[in-house]
Amino acid sequence: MIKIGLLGCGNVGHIIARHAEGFRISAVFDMIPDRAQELAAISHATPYSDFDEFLRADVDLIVEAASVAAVWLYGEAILRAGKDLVVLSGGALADDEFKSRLVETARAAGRKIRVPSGAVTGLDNLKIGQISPLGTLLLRTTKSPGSLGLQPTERMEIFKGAASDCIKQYPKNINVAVALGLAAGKEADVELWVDPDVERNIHEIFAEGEFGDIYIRVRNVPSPENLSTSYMAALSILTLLKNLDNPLVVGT
Ligand SMILES: NC(=O)C1=CN([C@@H]2O[C@H](COP(=O)(O)OP(=O)(O)OC[C@H]3O[C@@H](n4cnc5c(N)ncnc54)[C@H](OP(=O)(O)O)[C@@H]3O)[C@@H](O)[C@H]2O)C=CC1
Ligand SMILES: O=C([O-])CC(=O)C(=O)O
Repeated sequence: MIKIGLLGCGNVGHIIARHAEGFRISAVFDMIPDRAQELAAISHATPYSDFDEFLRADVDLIVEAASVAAVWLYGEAILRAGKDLVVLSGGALADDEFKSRLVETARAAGRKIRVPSGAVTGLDNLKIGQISPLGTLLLRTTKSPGSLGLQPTERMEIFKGAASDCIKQYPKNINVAVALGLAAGKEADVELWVDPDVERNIHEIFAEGEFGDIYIRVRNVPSPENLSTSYMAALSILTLLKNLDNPLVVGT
């Protein structure tokens, strides 16, 4: 059975622990030691408060469900330690120089970096953009005031521009935009809206190219412990882990 280390013991970490089937959580790490202790108790894992010790744990793969900053801080060390890496805070890869370094580190170590679909669908076939470049790739995200920590009285656009700029301002809310760009081989344009009349995290994807055009709308239920994070993001990691050693691979 695949043994995983969890980097980040918050909302997603807990959902993963509650649904751990087909893999075992052996080690957990969080910058708040009490959180690591608590999740370790639930998942029968070893809690670590020292990152270097966490790295030496006997695991095949580390799942990051922490923050963009955590990927910057620990990503390369994880790969150098011979572990595969699942990156949920894919916004860290918006920095081209960091992304190249991380990919080269993975190549040199013979490891993989996996970016799950997270809170959107469609990453699979948006990869056709790597063969036949897309003309348009736009993500329009609408979130509730609670998930963005704002108190508007009406629907408002709070950001319009490139994904790499949006993630700098909203690192906990727009990782999906960077993931879309990584899949499609083209940076996504982003519109971020806050709307007092919505409760869900709504992601609308518009893409156009030689193939035709796409419109996808995902109306995500927020996770109860963290309104910014859609429940689908945790399910997406669980699905990735469930299929890691499945010989049948479905989807591009
Ligand atoms: N790609 C996608 O589609 C999506 C990505 N995400 C991203 O996934 C990540 C996890 O989400 P979620 O579980 O809801 O977030 P939570 O804030 O609930 O949990 C993250 C946990 O990781 C801890 N943490 C943060 N930075 C570090 C660090 N440098 N070292 C160790 N621990 C750290 C946090 O501590 P503290 O609270 O003190 O910061 C917290 O305990 C977030 O970055 C989120 O933005 C979420 C949804 C969708
Ligand atoms: O969960 C979501 O809807 C999207 C999100 O927070 C992110 O991409 O960071």
